[in-house]
Amino acid sequence: MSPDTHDLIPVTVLTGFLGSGKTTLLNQLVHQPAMKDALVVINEFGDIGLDHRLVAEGDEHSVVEMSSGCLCCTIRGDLSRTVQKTFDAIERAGGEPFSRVIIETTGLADPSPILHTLMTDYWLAHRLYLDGVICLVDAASGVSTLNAHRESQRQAAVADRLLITKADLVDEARLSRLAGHLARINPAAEQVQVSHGEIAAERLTGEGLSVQRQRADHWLSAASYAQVSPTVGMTPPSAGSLVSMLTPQSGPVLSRHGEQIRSFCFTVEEPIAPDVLEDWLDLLMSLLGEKILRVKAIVKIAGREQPLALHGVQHIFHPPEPLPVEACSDGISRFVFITNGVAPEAVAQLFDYFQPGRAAENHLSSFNAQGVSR
Ligand SMILES: Nc1nc2c(ncn2[C@@H]2O[C@H](COP(=O)(O)OP(=O)(O)OP(=O)(O)O)[C@@H](O)[C@H]2O)c(=O)[nH]1
Repeated sequence: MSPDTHDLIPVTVLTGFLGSGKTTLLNQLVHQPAMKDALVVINEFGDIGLDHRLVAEGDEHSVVEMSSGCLCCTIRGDLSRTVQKTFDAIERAGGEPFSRVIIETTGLADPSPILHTLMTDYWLAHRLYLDGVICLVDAASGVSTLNAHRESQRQAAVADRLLITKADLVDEARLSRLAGHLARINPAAEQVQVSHGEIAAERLTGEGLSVQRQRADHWLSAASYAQVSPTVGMTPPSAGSLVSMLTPQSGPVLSRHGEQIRSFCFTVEEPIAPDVLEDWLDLLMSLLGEKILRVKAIVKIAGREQPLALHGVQHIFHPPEPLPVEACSDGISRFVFITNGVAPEAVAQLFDYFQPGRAAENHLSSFNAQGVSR
């Protein structure tokens, strides 16, 4: 049985490229009442962990540092052990239990593996839930950093909120260029300007589904994305054309490193049979999981009154959460995909394969014969 998210502790992942202002922000945050009893995990990449000296010590919170490697690469198991050890130590000392966890990534981290760890590590997944990903972007260097570094794009793409720092250093034209660039990468995330890390903690929390159950449409923000629907009724593509759709080659080229962030909302008007949903997502994730940075969905299942919320990172999904009926009052299922180079048509065509009447087996076997491994 998966735990009820109401019993879990919210975790915020704070990310942003090198020098974007993460430590400056944390320094402000840790003294705010809303951060009372928060555990802050910082991860300084390099031999000498300096960041903890820059985060001010407060009375009511703990700051632990992990400096043996980059959280997203080598020390994912350490994240679990570090949090576990700190929780145990507080309990043994009879201290107030932590009410919130903030994990600061290194500037060079791709946050997806960290989200993945939060969802798949047994200990973490049974105590914490992802409240949100906050990404800081430096207004002065943001556009060039986004163009040059895939990690920076990924940080912005999976964020629930984007904080624009150092706006004091640039003019309006530069700010609006950055805003447009970020909106193409992540159309749903609200962009908020922050000066020298000053922002109320409440503006960075409460993004998670469990807080937003009554406002699940806000959590999904489906309307911000380009809409894609199933292609049922059209001629199914040949195996060759599917292969080309799954190979990044079209769409916005945003990085010199071949990263093509594409986000879109796939909508299905009819309630979806549970086995179709499961088979489609299984296939999608086994073929494209690496390229799917984040998926959020509110799904109307055939024969079920309550819609389900889905939340996935790469090929891993959280257990579906039932939502109030009003969360999907029009009965339309909406899946938001944030991907690296996945053509929306590929998602729609794969869905079609599982519609009654499609010769799924034939298409899939010829598709696999093209050399795409599952
Ligand atoms: N002008 C200006 N400088 C800022 C602002 N926010 C942060 N800075 C400065 O930017 C520099 C980098 O900030 P940090 O908070 O160390 O950035 P970081 O993201 O923790 O950096 P890394 O640990 O290297 O990833 C510092 O000198 C800050 O004082 C701002 O809004 N305006």
